[in-house]
Amino acid sequence: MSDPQKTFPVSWEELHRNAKALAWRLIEQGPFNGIVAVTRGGLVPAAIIARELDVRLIDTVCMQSYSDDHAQGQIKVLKEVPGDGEGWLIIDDLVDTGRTARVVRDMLPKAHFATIYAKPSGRPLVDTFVTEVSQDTWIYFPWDIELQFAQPIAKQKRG
Ligand SMILES: O=P(O)(O)OC[C@H]1O[C@H](OP(=O)(O)OP(=O)(O)O)[C@H](O)[C@@H]1O
Ligand SMILES: O=c1[nH]c(=O)c2nc[nH]c2[nH]1
Ligand SMILES: [Mg+2]
Repeated sequence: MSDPQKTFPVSWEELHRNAKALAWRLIEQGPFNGIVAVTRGGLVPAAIIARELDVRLIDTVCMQSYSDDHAQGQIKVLKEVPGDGEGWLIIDDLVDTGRTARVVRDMLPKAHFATIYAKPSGRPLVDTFVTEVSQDTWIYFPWDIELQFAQPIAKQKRG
């Protein structure tokens, strides 16, 4: 992505609440044999959803695409899951362009794909999600941020 215009920082509490909201939607779609977490972003949401849906069987597909500067490089698949995904639930934190979701869906075409957040380009690839944010927004997850001093708005405006 070129530099995102807006930021959307998410706290641990907010993430927990949204992951539980996703679990409420998913309980209607199950039961699932197990959960496939898309690393690394899907790991924490998958843990919360596994607890809520009482799922004990967890696997991972291990993917890498974005560097630290919000740029997406080539998607690398570091670990796959065998089979067609029938009866399985795939969890990722978000869909942005949808490129990661496309790779995972092609790998496990019969699985149910769910994320907490969705941006418009990726939204058609997700079966269930909770919150949509605009394409020019960068979501900051709680594991990527820390509490720190913020300039008063008036000072920020003065530059
Ligand atoms: O829809 P896309 O444009 O493909 O972007 C979404 C993917 O990007 C992020 O993962 P990333 O590859 O950055 O790795 P991470 O999960 O380890 O943070 C995020 O967790 C999604 O998996
Ligand atoms: O932390 C993240 N926030 C995002 O908005 C995003 N889009 C792709 N990959 C992402 N990672
Ligand atoms: Mg990811």
